Amino acid sequence: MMSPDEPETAPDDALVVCRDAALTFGRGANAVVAVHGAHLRVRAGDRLAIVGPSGSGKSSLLHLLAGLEQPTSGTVTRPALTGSQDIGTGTKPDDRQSAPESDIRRDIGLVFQGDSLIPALDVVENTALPLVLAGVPDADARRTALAALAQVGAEDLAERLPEEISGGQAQRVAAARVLAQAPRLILADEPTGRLDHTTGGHVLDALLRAADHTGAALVVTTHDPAVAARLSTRLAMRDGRLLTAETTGDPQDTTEEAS
Ligand SMILES: Nc1ncnc2c1ncn2[C@@H]1O[C@H](COP(=O)(O)OP(=O)(O)OP(=O)(O)O)[C@@H](O)[C@H]1O
Repeated sequence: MMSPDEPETAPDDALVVCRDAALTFGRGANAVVAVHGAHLRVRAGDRLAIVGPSGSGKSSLLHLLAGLEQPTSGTVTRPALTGSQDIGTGTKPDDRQSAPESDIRRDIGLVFQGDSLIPALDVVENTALPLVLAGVPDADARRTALAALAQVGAEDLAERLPEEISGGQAQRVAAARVLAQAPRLILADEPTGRLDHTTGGHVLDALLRAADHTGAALVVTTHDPAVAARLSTRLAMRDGRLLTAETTGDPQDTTEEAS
């Protein structure tokens, strides 16, 4: 396990590294520390579940990993992703830097809670969107999207609008979108949260397949132990604190030692 302060002699192969990364919302008496100094290292091939009760900070940590939030203190870096840079070394919110733009858009696939599909686009257009935004020609993006929808058993939904499909089908489409995108890092926030056991299992299957297919890392937040059990490494979160990893299968070096 490498200390964050150790000099690195070889190029860092980690996709995301959190070093003492904290996230506080609000100020003064209203401040809520959603994440306390988290140390975490995610590498290609990792299968990581972040498990904890509601309000423990799982989504906030995932937002830090995604670059959707910048750390209030500490750093989040992406050494092995395209266009990586230190994106958060500020000590107060005003010092936060803006997230990197399109360079990492293709490298990180997001599956978030709630309605993540764009209402005006049909299912295949939604599925193809990350590819189109990354500059892939429309016809190629559509072909890839249709193949991804077929992999999650949703090809018959291709021409429907999001309002014409169920919540479970929408989560399957969100998984297909990640399959099509083939990112190097997949971040999924409660991807099975609103689904029955069977449909949730299908969505998780699709995410695991997407990650296996490309060798991507997969990080899933969940409060469901059955979902967590399908990932090889489990990290518990309690009151904003990331606790030690529990690992099955091959040992993985996931948590960084505190400095
Ligand atoms: N935008 C925000 N503004 C203020 N406080 C927030 C904000 N987002 C989250 N919080 C607070 O930060 C803490 C952690 O929230 P977070 O959503 O990360 O937890 P969670 O474990 O993902 O919960 P859930 O399982 O219910 O989604 C909570 O106390 C929450 O109220």
